[in-house]
Amino acid sequence: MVSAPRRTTTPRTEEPPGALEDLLTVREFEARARRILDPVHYDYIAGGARDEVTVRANEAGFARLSLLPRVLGGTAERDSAVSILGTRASMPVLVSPTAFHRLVCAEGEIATGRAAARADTILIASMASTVAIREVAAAARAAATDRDPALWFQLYLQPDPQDTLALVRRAAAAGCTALVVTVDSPVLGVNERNVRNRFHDLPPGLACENLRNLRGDEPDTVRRIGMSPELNWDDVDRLRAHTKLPVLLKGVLHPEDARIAVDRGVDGLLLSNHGGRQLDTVPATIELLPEFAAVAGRKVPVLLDGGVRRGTDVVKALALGATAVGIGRPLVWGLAVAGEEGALRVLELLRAELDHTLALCGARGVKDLTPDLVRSAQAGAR
Ligand SMILES: Cc1cc2nc3c(=O)[nH]c(=O)nc-3n(C[C@H](O)[C@H](O)[C@H](O)COP(=O)(O)O)c2cc1C
Ligand SMILES: CC(C)CC(=O)C(=O)O
Repeated sequence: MVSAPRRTTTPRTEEPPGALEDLLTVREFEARARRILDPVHYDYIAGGARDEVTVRANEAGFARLSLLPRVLGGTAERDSAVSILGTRASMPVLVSPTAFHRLVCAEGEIATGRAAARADTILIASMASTVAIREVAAAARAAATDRDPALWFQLYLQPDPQDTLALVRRAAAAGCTALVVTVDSPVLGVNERNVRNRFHDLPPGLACENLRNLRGDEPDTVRRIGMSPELNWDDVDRLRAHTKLPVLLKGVLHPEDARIAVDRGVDGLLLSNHGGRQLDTVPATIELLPEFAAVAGRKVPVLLDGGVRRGTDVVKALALGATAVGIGRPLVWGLAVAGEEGALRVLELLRAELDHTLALCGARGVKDLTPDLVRSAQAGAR
């Protein structure tokens, strides 16, 4: 996914999407997307590393936890808004960075930017977007007429630090208010579905637009995304010294690394196993959350992604110490089914489920969610 464009499969003809209101759950969106998408692209999105043990573990990890509600302490109005490092979101469900949205819908990240802005939540735009960040930001601004859209930028530190700084300048100029540095990819994970499907490159016409003419001193070129196995903590320090934006790390899994990150002054952590797409057989993120929250949670915001498919998942993660959760694949399924409206519908389904779960838990808002509301059920229960 990081080399020059080469021909790939042709998209399937879209089947009539049917009324969006008929799709009641994230899983129904996935099923619909699977029918619509080119199977090669579906596999790229749905798949994970190697045996996909961690892909399955993420969802199963939530299912193994039970909720233990409180009664008779509720209220008719529930407050789900959160503020993270100075960025406000109307709900604690953010859009995690996912690459290549134009693979699944013509407008690509323009649609994503508008949907996140209309849902009034944070979009963490991927460095590997098929639309440049300034255009995503402009679309989000136009959609969020009464406020600044909440836009963060995800990046992989590039082998040449000058490339990284050029990306940071682009993100800051576009109005991004935080940087999310993905640190779980010293090398790319291997999705064996992609290998079998010979899906190695973007189709002609699509490119990582944030890497176009990055240094401004070359003829029209799109750089390749570089993964850097030699990166270390000093590289993160150097990035922080070059920007006033808060820096979060995405993909720290070991609690000791979380402690180091906090000690070195990182502003926040996104507990993520990349949706099971990097090292296979790492634990579900929800399993790691209590330990993570104990190490870092009182000092910096801890976000979590991986396997969030229901409002109950959001409540479990917040009760166990997350400030917010991110969704990866669900947003892409929404885009695939119906572009901006589909992505918005996925976000609004999760908002409604979250609010309903808060009510059933007797919580007046996300601030009422505490670890005593979550119990470990029998392993394997669903
Ligand atoms: C199709 C796809 C592309 C992704 N691209 C990126 C990316 O460009 N940068 C990144 O840090 N993470 C990327 N991720 C990982 C997501 O940010 C997120 O960690 C993961 O999808 C969360 O799990 P979920 O899909 O179960 O919600 C990608 C995930 C998917 C499914
Ligand atoms: C390597 C990126 C281009 C995309 C990514 O992170 C992913 O597909 O999981």
